Amino acid sequence: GAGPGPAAAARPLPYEAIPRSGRNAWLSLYRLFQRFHLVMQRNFQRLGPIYRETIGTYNCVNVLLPRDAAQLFQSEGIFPRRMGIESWIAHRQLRNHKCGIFLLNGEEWRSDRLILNKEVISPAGTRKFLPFLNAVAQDFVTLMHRRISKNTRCSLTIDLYGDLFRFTLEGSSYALYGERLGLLEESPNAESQRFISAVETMLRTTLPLLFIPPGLMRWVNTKLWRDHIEAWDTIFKHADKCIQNIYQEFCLGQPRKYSGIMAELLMQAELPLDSIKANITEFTAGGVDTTAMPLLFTLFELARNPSVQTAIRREIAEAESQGPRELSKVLNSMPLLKSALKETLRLYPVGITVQRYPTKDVVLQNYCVPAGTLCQVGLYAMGRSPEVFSNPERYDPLRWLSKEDNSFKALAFGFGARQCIGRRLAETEMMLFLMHVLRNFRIDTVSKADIKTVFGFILMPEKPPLLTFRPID
Ligand code: HEC
Ligand SMILES: C[C@@H](NS(C)(=O)=O)c1cncc(N2C(=O)c3ccc(Cl)cc3C2(C)C)c1
Repeated sequence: GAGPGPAAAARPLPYEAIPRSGRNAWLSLYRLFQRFHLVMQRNFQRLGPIYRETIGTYNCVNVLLPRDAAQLFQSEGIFPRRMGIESWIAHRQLRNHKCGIFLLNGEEWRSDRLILNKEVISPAGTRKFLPFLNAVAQDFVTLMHRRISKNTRCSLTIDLYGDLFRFTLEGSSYALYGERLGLLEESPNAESQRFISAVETMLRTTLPLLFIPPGLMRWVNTKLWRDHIEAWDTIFKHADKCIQNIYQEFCLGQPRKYSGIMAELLMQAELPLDSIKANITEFTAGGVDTTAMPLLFTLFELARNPSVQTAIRREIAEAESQGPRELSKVLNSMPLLKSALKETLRLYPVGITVQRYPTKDVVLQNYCVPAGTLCQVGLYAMGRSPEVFSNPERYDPLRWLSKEDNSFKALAFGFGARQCIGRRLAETEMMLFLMHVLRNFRIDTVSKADIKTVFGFILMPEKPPLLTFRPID
């Protein structure tokens, strides 16, 4: 008769069989501070492409291979969900503010998100705010020239940290409110400077509060909680002032031409004012550090990879030589520059994981993961895994332009309907900044050694690198 039947398909193993990181719940909590991305990377090296852990009160499954990320996203349902941030929600309740889409879930999230998509992430919306970001990028170059002309040597070596925050806040505020804050002038105004440090304080105090239940947090460390709330109040006060300015003008008569995302949302009147305020506040605060960090890392990598820097400068010159065209076309004709940003986000992913709660049981690495289990894709570990990227330590933008299958490898902005809504704003802002800066300056760095990174709710350098700008005549 016929030989033995087909080998029984390997039945998925039970959840309990998933290798377990030996850290006890509270020790893993402690490790969360600052080294979270490195702890995950080492766990994957020790335990393999899937492992589970208990962080504080959460059970969580971690994966790093693209095909497991794809499998996870396939089961996210129409209301994808991430872990909430209790301390942020606690602040909104304390001050009776509505939540923006980052903190909403289910139907509430979806209805706000679909309305916001049209102005914030759609190609049509992007084309409208693109010229605003271009003006700010050009002003940054003017600021650098002015600084260089002030000193005798024909170059400038500085820590760009503060300037990059001012650039991204100036850019996102102009796109959001249609107003210039004047942060790239000689004396940036103090109120905006206070807002920038409030965002930094809020992000820094978010990390320790991430897993302490809100009820406990008020007592466990009042200074931490008070600083957190104070920073939030400063953020909301700043955003409210900007919104009031627009709202007054708007009531006096509808502006004839495009004047930013906020004005468009007011005009459409599809979102109630308090929802517009909640989301615009999230975008204002969420548009500063998230975009400034990848710019700093890109400049550093281009400084220590001069041949890549030269190739990109040639591509920019080539794109410009095709005569005056619509800016979006110019940006689309610089694939190497766009790949450099992907390469930066591979090595330095601002959000170091993407989280989902699968709505149905999912099989990951042949293990059965029950619906509702918190799952994370370790972006930092994936970006540096030799199983996913050849020579992962090499900064090589060309890897993204090869015929290789890169699907589910560029996840720095997340995935699907719940991906980063600021993606186009951030990508456009960074592309325009780098186009203008690289066309005007050669970038060099004092030390070529790797930058150590710390996780402070966003991934950032332990010490900002010193960069040298030399004008190109
Ligand atoms: C103008 C605002 C803004 C900017 C700029 C921004 N983000 Fe976001 N991002 C958001 C918001 C809002 C969400 C939550 C979206 C949601 O839940 O619908 C988000 C979510 C994300 C997520 C989670 C996506 C998912 O699938 O769960 C990632 C990852 C992310 N952002 C990465 C980035 C990176 C990388 C940058 C810059 C290089 C960036 N963001 C810049 C506003 C922004
Ligand atoms: C770093 C990464 N973390 S993530 C979303 O991947 O887990 C991230 C990506 N895009 C945006 C953010 N935001 C901020 O920084 C921020 C600050 C203040 C407020 Cl009110 C809202 C935000 C958001 C969530 C928009 C954060």
